[in-house]
Amino acid sequence: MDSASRVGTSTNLPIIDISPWLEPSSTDNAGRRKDVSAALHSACLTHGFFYLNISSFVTPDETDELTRLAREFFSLPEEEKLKLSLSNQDGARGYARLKENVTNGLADNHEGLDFYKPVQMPDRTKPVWGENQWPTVSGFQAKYQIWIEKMKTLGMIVMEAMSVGLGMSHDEWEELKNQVDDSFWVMRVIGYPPLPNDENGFSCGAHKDYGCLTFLYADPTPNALQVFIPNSKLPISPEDVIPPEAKTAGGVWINADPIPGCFVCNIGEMWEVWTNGLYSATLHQVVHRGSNHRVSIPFFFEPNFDALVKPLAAALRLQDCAGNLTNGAKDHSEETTHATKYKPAVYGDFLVGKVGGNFATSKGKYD
Ligand SMILES: O=C(O)CCC(=O)C(=O)O
Ligand SMILES: [Fe+2]
Repeated sequence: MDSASRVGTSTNLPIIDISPWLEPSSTDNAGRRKDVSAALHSACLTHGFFYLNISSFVTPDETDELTRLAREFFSLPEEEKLKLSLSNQDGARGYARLKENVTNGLADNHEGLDFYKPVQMPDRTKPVWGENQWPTVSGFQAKYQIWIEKMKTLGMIVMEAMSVGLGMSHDEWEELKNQVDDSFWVMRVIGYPPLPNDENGFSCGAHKDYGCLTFLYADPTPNALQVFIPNSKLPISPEDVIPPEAKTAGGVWINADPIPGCFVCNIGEMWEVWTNGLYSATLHQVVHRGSNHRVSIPFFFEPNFDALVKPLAAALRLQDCAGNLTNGAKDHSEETTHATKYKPAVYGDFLVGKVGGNFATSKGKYD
């Protein structure tokens, strides 16, 4: 057994069943909805990573079919796949061959097909403003388009549930909703060949996701996706369950193995801005040394392209409240206002700054 497989999974990452938020709102599920929101809040305060039980929304048949279509595409001859090369378009939409994607200056040992929200007036000379390139594999486009619509629906639902967890009023949610209701989503269909044992690289190097919410469906391959847990956030002494090999400076890498009926879900850097650092986007990486060709399909539910993302009043209230408790404030006159640490960012500008660095000719997205 290798070091990673001995590291616990569910010990550290909670499983949150979103089903009360998928049902119509009623007096019957109000309490269960609140519990889900509280669980999302707590998970985002700690690791920013959790399992989302979506078994009442997504069937295994659907994800099996997406995986089958992805495998059919990846098994095509290289020259067929390269007909969809990113370079035909805006450098972001299309097929990236093995090691074309770069993280932290190192080539990632994966191939992938990237899709973004379609735009009104495509212009492939503008970053992320080109057109999606769909494979001709029969049924691929139709099935994935249905999936995209489902993931957009789920994104809005989870965002609303999170707004309650953060203590936002209905009006505050309406305002936040306006920033995500035309999500500039991204979907990646990724193929991971085994990383050779003697190769000191990564299947996907350590990074934080840059947007809002990531819904990851991955095939059942274990010991591939790893999440970084800093020592300060470990609920237990690292010596108890974590083998020494899994430790690295400041924390440990734990496996986030697939759980049937669940997505691995994590928050991106825009949630750090919205919460003024109360929630953190967490580093993760993929090291796939198994013998199979792994397929994963992350869907990135992002803010609208022109959304101005800035710290939310609800997050500042929570921070003020925590500050006052720490300072022993006794009455309103002693309240302090928490300084906003994060500068407002227009999501589209932030995104364009990031994607420019993802591919082999440039520096790498987290350099
Ligand atoms: O394939 C995975 O498990 C994760 C991929 C990922 O983190 C990403 O594409 O941002
Ligand atoms: Fe990621």
